[in-house]
Parts: sequence; structure tokens; C-alpha cells
Amino acid sequence: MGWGLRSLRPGPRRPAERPRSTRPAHKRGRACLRVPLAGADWPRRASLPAERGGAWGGAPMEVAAMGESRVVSRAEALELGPGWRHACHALLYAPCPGRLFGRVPLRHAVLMQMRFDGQLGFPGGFVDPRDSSLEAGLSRELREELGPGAAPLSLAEGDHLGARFAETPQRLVAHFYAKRLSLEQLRALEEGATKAADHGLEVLGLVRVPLYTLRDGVGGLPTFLSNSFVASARQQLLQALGALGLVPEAELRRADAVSRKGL
Ligand SMILES: O=c1[nH]cnc2c1ncn2[C@@H]1O[C@H](COP(=O)(O)OP(=O)(O)O)[C@@H](O)[C@H]1O
Repeated sequence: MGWGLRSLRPGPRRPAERPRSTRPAHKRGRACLRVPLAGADWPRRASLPAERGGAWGGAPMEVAAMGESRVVSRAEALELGPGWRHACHALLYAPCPGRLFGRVPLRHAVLMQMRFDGQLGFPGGFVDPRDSSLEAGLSRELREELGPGAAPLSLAEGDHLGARFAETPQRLVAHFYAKRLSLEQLRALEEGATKAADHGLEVLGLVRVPLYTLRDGVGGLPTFLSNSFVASARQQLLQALGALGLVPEAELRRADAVSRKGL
């Protein structure tokens, strides 16, 4: 499936087939956002700014693992109505002028995290009925997972890159945001993350994504991409790296292909 915008008609509802929850017991009972979002007085935006989200729907990166999911804007996702759960995750990045071994440009520092289930994902989580907006829910999750250092981050509608929704195994909209920080801000987040409520529980540690490919053609991004990623996190990473211009498209495609072929 390509990245193009698909019809919003979600099709007939299937019987619920919930997988056994891997969520920690203290969060399992938490209700998720099921309010009629189209009627909520959240701010809306007609479309994504071309320089931020334009490439989000257009890059023809392969998304085989996503099955029947579709890509939509924030506004379109909010039109989906009741019965949909919304989750928000964010890619935090900073320009990073350093060179590995004195010669390989690091390009940017991009943060992901090792989760409690052994998979890689982005900081964030389910939006809760108590959250006043998607971004308020995301900010709350970032504070839980990254600690008090995340409080001043204030992600906004303008940081929304795109959303992906799927009907199975549950009606879920996965919103994705990106925020550029200074390297000092990003380092402070990394240092403070061990003080987060979720540290050592849901979050085992932050990792930086290697954005380069080593001379052997395998080390760096291709090897990183062969890890296990939660839900759509791998696609979100590839899409965002391309859309934000953090890695050239040709290099991204090569790294994607090498990691799929087996190293
Ligand atoms: O990085 C990610 N990108 C996309 N989806 C994710 C990511 N991490 C988790 N998910 C999915 O988002 C939903 C919320 O999971 P998460 O573990 O973040 O929520 P929680 O922190 O509120 O418990 C789940 O369906 C999960 O599979």
C-alpha cells in the first residue's frame, strides 16, 4: 500500500477481536477517548502545512505491516466520530553537528525509546477523556514517560505530521507529531528521563536513531530498522525522516530495503 490519502469511509464494523492486553495493570482500566470528536470543541485545522506534512501522505514507502490502515490529516481523523480510540506519539529531534569516528556525519539526534515489551516506539500514548485535546493528552504522556523535563515542550497542532487509522484489531487512530529542539534541550531531556514516572517500568530507556549508513552498507540505519517496532512506529519513523528532510529519500529507501532483506 502507498502513502496516499485514502477514502475516509471506514467500511462495516467488524466484531471486536481484542488481543490480550500487554498494558500494565494500573493502566488497563483507564478509559480511552470515545467521545464524538467531531462535536468536541477542539481546535481544527483544514490541512497540514505543505513544508511540514505535505510529504507525509505522499512518500511511496512500503507499509506492508500496516495492513488496512489509512493515512489522514488531524482534521479528518477528528471527523471519524465516536467509537475510535486516539493515540498520539512524537518524534523529538535536534540538529547534531558531530561526526562518528571523526568522519561520519550524525546529521540529527532523533529520539525513540525501548518499551517494556522489548519493542521500539516513540514517546506518547492513548489520549484520555480527561485530556482537553489530542495535544494535551500527548503532553501528559510525554511527562509520564520523559519526566518533568518534557513539561516545557508544548507540542501543538502545527507539530502534527499525520494520522493513520485502522479498524482491526480495534478502532484506533495513531496520530504522529514531530518537534525540533535544540541539542541542549534534547540532551536535558535525555538526562532527566530517568526521573520519569514510567522509567524502568513502561520505558526502559531512550535511544538515538542512527541516521547514517556505515561503509559496509548495513551498519547504522539499516541495522536499526531491523529491530522490532511497535504498531506503526517503523513506518512513522521512515515517513518522518523523509518528510522532515533528516535523511535523503534515496538513502532511506536503501536502508529500508537492506533491513527487509535480512542483514
Ligand atoms: O511509537 C508508536 N507509534 C505508533 N503506535 C504506537 C507507538 N507506541 C505504541 N503505539 C500504539 O499506540 C497505542 C497506545 O500504546 P502506548 O503503549 O503508547 O499507550 P499508553 O502509554 O497509554 O499505555 C497502542 O495501540 C500501541 O500499539
